[in-house]
Amino acid sequence: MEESDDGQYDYLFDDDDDDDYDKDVGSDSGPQPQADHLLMQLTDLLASTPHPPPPRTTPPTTIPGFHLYRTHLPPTLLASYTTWLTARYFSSPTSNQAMHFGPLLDPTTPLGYLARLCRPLRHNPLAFDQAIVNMYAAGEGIGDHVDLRRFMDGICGVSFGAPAVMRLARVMGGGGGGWQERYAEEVEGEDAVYVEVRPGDVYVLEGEARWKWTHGFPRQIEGRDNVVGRRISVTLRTLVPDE
Ligand SMILES: O=C(O)CCC(=O)C(=O)O
Ligand SMILES: [Fe+2]
Repeated sequence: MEESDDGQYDYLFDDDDDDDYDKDVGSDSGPQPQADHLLMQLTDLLASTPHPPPPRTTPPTTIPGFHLYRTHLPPTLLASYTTWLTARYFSSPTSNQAMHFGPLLDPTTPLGYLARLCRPLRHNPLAFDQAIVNMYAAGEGIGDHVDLRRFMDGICGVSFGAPAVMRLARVMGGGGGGWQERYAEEVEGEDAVYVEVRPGDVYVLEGEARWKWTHGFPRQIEGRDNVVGRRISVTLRTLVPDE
């Protein structure tokens, strides 16, 4: 582990128990000098950008507990975030996933700002203390899954870069608790809901949407690549405390 630029622990994790992801996880290359410079630029921008008030209404969806907030990240921050995330986490061609552990309480840091933005959007009142940063190259995706039980209810995802279609599908045959495993059973298309997620959008998974529906970004939809350029997501979660 290494001390990260915002005083928390960041590291890239290996893929031993994560082979359900359909992308490789690279090794840590450490913070980059260019990333430090970009961080200063982004931090200045964050300081001069007021926090948007939480939206009063959420777009209607058919899935209880799934909410999508369009352009919830101020559009003026998008480019700087995308550049900084790329330089900070994905400077090595082998890395496409990074994890952060530690309370995200400081809104003057990039991840803390996102946490501040997302916190009012979920019912869980606790602070986010885990973030995963995923990078998808064109043609990549992430298979249908339900996030691990070690993450509490109320998961928020912020998107950068290329837009992509998220697929949510009701977990079938959940009787034995299998629906809580990372790989939920595949379900047939007619039960799936497809939602386009664009840069700056925030989605929230809680309640039924978090536990009883899978989510993923298919590699292809109707024979065409779903992600057509680089997409980066920051997923914010709260760990269940150790017993
Ligand atoms: O890229 C995304 O928005 C989804 C990431 C995700 O589902 C995960 O890391 O568990
Ligand atoms: Fe997930």
